[in-house]
Amino acid sequence: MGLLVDGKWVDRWYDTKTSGGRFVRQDAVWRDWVTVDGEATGGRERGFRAQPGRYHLYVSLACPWAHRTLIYRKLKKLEDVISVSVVHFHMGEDGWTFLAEDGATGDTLYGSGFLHQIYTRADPAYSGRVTVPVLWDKQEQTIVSNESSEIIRMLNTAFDEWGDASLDFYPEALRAEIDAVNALVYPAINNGVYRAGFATTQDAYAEAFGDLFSALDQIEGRLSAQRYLVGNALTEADWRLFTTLVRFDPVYVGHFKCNLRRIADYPNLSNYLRDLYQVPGVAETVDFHHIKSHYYGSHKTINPTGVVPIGPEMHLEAAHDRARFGTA
Ligand SMILES: N[C@@H](CCC(=O)N[C@@H](CS)C(=O)NCC(=O)O)C(=O)O
Repeated sequence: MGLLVDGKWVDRWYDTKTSGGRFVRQDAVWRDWVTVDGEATGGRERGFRAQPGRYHLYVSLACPWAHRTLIYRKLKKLEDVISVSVVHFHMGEDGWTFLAEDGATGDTLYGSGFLHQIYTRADPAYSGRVTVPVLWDKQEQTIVSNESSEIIRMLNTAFDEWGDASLDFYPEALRAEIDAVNALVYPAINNGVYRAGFATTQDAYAEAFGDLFSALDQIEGRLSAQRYLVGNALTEADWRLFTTLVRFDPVYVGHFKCNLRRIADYPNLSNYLRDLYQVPGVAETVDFHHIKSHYYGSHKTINPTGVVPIGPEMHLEAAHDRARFGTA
């Protein structure tokens, strides 16, 4: 694990000394947008036009943020439109690598050894973390975005000429409510499990733990009255929560010490998790081998032996009770 400093790779773990033991996630740096007409948007200067075959995703199957983009690529039927490279699940002193074994594809564009070489290809003097997902422009040979929440908004609409335009996970009428749910789920749950797991003081851990389970309790209540997070419409808010929920019992309960309750102990959340998992195409994006091997094997400060637990049984194909609410 490390980062680039002026284009040079430095092996360094997260620094929690200046934040009272708290893990503070850095904002993504590349924040441009692919749009239908190629016009710049979001206050940015550079625009990128949606075109089939032009863009590439660098992902890890272990990573919940990258997983969001794979779900969108699958459900929006963009597999022939946007190509993908999968990094190896082990993130060691070189960061993410392109070791092409065990379900990892290698760098199918340039044959690089390390993901940090993709970052320096875009900017030889880049300083910052080297994260997945990366949305890469093969034409301009640069990174468009390394922020998953924005990449999924692009995949939701910009490529509709070649994908499934009938699916909209961020419809105009529901945006305010989706944003409000995200504002609860992101800090307390998506990032909350990391805040608990990477905390280096008891207080920082307890703070994250409290926020996490209070948010899960709220979501459990919400899901007792409706099928999805925003009424009975399946939206972006659900996919953003899903990638954390599916990792919760196999990884976050043990590895990140998020062990007040398992998702399996929440009647609504556990049925909801199965409901989302069973949406056609989604199960193919979930790889428990990469997920468990990555976390337990890569975070040596948390799990020095790198031994990966064998369980738990997940039963995500089992029947769920969510159809009683119908769909919007
Ligand atoms: N804000 C980013 C976060 C991405 C992220 O942190 N990815 C993790 C993997 S789960 C990563 O690559 N971490 C490497 C590092 O922090 O050095 C997003 O949502 O796209």
